[in-house]
Amino acid sequence: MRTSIATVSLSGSLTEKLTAASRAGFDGVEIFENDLLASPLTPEEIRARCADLGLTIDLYQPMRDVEAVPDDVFDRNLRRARHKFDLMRRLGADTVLVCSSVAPQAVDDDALAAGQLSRLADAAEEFGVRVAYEALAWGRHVSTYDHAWRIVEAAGHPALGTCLDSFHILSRGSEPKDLEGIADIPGEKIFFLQLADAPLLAMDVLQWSRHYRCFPGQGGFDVSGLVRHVLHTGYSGPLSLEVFNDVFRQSEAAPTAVDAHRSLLVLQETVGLATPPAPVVPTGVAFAELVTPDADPVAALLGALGFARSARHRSKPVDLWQQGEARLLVNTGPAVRRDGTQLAAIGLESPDPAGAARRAEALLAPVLPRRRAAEDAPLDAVAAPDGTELFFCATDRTELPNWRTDFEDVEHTEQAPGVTRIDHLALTQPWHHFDEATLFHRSVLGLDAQDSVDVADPYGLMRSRAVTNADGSVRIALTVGAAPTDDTVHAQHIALATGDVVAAARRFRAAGGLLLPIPANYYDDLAARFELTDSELETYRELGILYDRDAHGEFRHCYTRTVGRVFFELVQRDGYRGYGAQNAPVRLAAQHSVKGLTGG
Ligand SMILES: O=C(O)c1ccc(O)c(O)c1
Ligand SMILES: [Mg+2]
Repeated sequence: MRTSIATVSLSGSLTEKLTAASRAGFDGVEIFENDLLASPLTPEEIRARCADLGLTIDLYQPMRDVEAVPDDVFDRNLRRARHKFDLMRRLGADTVLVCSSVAPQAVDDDALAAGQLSRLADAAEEFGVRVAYEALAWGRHVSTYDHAWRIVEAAGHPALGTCLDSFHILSRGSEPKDLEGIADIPGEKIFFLQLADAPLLAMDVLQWSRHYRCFPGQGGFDVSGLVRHVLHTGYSGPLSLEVFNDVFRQSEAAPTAVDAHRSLLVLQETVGLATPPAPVVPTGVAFAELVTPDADPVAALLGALGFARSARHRSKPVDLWQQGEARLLVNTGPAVRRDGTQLAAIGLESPDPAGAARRAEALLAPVLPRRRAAEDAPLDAVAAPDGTELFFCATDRTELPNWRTDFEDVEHTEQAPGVTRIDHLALTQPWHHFDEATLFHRSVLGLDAQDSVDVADPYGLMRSRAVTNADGSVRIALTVGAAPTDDTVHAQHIALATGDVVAAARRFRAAGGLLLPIPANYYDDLAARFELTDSELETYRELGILYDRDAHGEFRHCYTRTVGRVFFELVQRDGYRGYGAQNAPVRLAAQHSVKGLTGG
C-alpha cells in the first residue's frame, strides 16, 4: 500500500521534512498547517517540491472547530474553510482533515453537525476537495470513531467521509468489541487512515497524544490489529503516520524518517501486505570487537579475566582473545576512532548470513561493505542505529565465508577457562534513538524485546530494554541515559558467563585486576532481603559481588573497572533470566564514585 507521513512527525523546516520523507521511501505526506504557514515557499512551490521528490500531498490538516455551532458562527467557519480549500487547490491536495470540535460553543446535536458538515462538503466539492472527519479522543461532543461515522453517514454527502486515527481509537480501548464498529464503515467512506502507537501511560489523553505518540511497533497498542479491521472494509488509501512526539521533534529528520518507514514496512509484513525476506534469527555471539587507541590496558584486563591472545589478523592490527566460547577482537588499527576504547562491532552467529543481510537491507538498515580489505573473508554486515557494526557470521562452517580464517593462530598458553561464553552485551543508545533501536533489533534481527525497565542513576534515570533470541544465546541490553553527556551512562559493557563467579572474581583479583567496590550498605540490605549465609555474604562483600533472584533462579555478578567506554561484568546465571536491574542503581553509583581512576 502507499505510505505517507505527517510533517508534524519530523523535525526541521518543511523542506527538510519533505526531503527526509522522500529519501526514506515514503510515497506521500500529510501537510500540517503550521509547517506550511512557517514556510517561505508558496503553495505552488511546495507542490513542485513534492513532485520533484516523488511525494504526493495526501492530506492537508487540521481544520478545527467547524461543526455543531450556531448559524452565524458556522458562516464564519465556512468562509475560513473556503480560503483553505483554495489553498489546497494550489497545493494539489485533495483531502482535508476536520477534527471533531473542542470549541465551547459547540453543541451536542448530531443532526446539526451532520447538516453543517454536509454544507462544508458542498463548498469543498467546488474546489475539488473532500472532507475527512476525525473524532479527537478529547472532542467536546464527538470523541469516538463510531460517533464520527454516524454523523458522516447521516450527512450522506459524497465529498464527506471519515478519517480513522489509531491513537484516538486505541487510547479509548482496544477490546475486540471496541473495534467491531469499524466493519460497519464502507471502505470507500474511510477517506484516510492515520497510524500511531503509544506507550501505555495513565495520563490525560490530550497530553498523551501530543507528546508521547510513537511509530507502530514501538508502543503498547495493537496497531496492526486495528489495520486488519480497516483493510477488511476495503480501505485502499495510504497508511499514514501521524506521530506527535517530543523526542522526534528534536531529533534529526533523516534517521527519524527511516525509523518511521521501517515501522510501516514491518506493519505491512505483520498484516500480510508485504513479504520482505524472512528474519534470520541469530543463534549465538561469534565475537565482540573492541577498538582501542591503547592496547595495553585492554590486554592487561583481558589477561586478568583469563583470556589468552590466541590469534592475530593476517593483515591488520587486530588480535583475537579467546576463553571458552567467548571471543573478543581487539582492534588497534589506524582507522580506529581516537575517542577511547569502545565496543565497535558484534559478530552474530547466523544460520544464513546472506539471508540476514537481505532482510536487514529490505528493512532499511545501512549495509556495510562485505570486505574491509581485499584479503578479508566477505562477511555480510549492517550498521545498527547506534553505529555498532553487526556481522553475520558462519564460524567454522566451511561452505561459507568464515571470519576465523582471517586470523592466524599464535602461540599461547590456554588456562582452564573461568569464562565460558559471552552472556550479554550492553549497548548505550544515542539519546534520541532508543525506540528506534528496539524496533531495529526486533524487526531486522528477529529478536524478542523484553519489558523496558527504568534504573536510577545518581545523575539521571536510565532506561534499559533487553532483546534476546529464544534460548538466550544472544542477549543485547539496549540502554539510554536521561543525561546525554554523562559518560558512566554512556559506558558499554560485555558480560561474560562463568559457572563460578566467586572463583572467577578471585582469579581476576589475583592476576592484578580491579573489581568495582560495592558499598557495605548494599550487603546489609541483601542480608535483609535474602536468607544468605554469613560466609556467603562475607565473600560477596569482599569481592563486590552482587546478588539477585527471580522465579527461575539465582544471579551473582561483579564488575571490572572501566577502560575507555567499556567495562566487563562476570555473571553466574543459575537459571535466572534477568540482568540484575535491581542492582543496577548501586552499580551505577559505584561507577560514578570511582570515576577518575579509569584509564584507556
Ligand atoms: O492534537 C491535535 O490537535 C490533532 C490534530 C490533528 C489530528 O489528526 C490529530 O490526531 C490530533
Ligand atoms: Mg489524527
